Amino acid sequence: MKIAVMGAAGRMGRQLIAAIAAEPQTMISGATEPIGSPALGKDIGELAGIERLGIAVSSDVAAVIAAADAIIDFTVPKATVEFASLAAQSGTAHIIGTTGFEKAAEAAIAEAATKIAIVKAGNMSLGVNLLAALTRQVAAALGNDFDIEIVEMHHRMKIDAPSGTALMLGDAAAQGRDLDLEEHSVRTRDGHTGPRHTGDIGFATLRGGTVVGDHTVIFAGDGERIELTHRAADRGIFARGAVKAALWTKDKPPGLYAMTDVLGIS
Ligand SMILES: NC(=O)C1=CN([C@@H]2O[C@H](COP(=O)(O)OP(=O)(O)OC[C@H]3O[C@@H](n4cnc5c(N)ncnc54)[C@H](O)[C@@H]3O)[C@@H](O)[C@H]2O)C=CC1
Ligand SMILES: O=C(O)C1=N[C@H](C(=O)O)C[C@H](O)C1
Repeated sequence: MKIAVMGAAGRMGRQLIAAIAAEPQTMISGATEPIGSPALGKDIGELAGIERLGIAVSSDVAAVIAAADAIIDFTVPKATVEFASLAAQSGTAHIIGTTGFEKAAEAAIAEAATKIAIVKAGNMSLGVNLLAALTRQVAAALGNDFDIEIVEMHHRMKIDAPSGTALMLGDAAAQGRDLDLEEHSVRTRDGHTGPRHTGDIGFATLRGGTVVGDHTVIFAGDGERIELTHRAADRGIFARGAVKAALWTKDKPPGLYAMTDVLGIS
């Protein structure tokens, strides 16, 4: 399968190049960075810290997308929406790891998914997708007398909050409780907040250092507490998940898929 990497010079872009190069069933057909990026024209293998691969980073997004069977995209929401529209035009599958979307962007991606297979997940690791399934089960089993709080910590360069993973876990908890996450989520607390409302799902965001990604779902009851935690130590887990997702899209009909579809977790 021919895969292109969007945002090739990013923290995830470099990991993706290495992961695709290491997978015998895939080859890299192209890689992009926006106009003005110092990575333009550089060999992608050198960029990723592996051997030269003979492919230069390009800003010709349309041509790179059209030449690929699938694109893997861990960039920024505005770029991802543009890529989804181009991928829909050329019939290229789109693997979206980008997080931090507004509602309009989500709708544009859903529209593109009526024409192509899109796999979109706030976290592409096996561990976090299992954690989400566990969160849904525990939330359903415990009921409303256990308060749910989600704590996440990431590196100092992360630009969106709460993390895509925290929102995924919040959604799983809300599903377990048969609630709408938007109606019940509390994303910030400051000042005289008053007591917690029953059924709220709270989020707390920490940023610092080089933390790859830590997430804990806390179920706090009367006199006892359950905590489910995932800690990522290596971005390779996300990159390998994304490559698996790209291979999975082969011959799949158009649709908006989750990583749980790829992994067969329900
Ligand atoms: N779903 C998952 O498993 C994971 C998701 N992420 C998400 O992936 C995204 C990227 O994360 P990082 O790699 O840490 O960020 P980063 O800032 O290191 O990389 C982003 C890259 O996208 C590039 N970019 C921006 N606009 C572009 C455009 N128009 N065309 C092509 N490239 C463009 C930037 O130049 C940069 O190289 C974030 O939203 C992050 O939350 C990160 C890790 C795992
Ligand atoms: O920006 C990151 O680094 C990460 N982003 C994803 C998120 O928003 O959850 C996944 C992972 O936690 C790393």
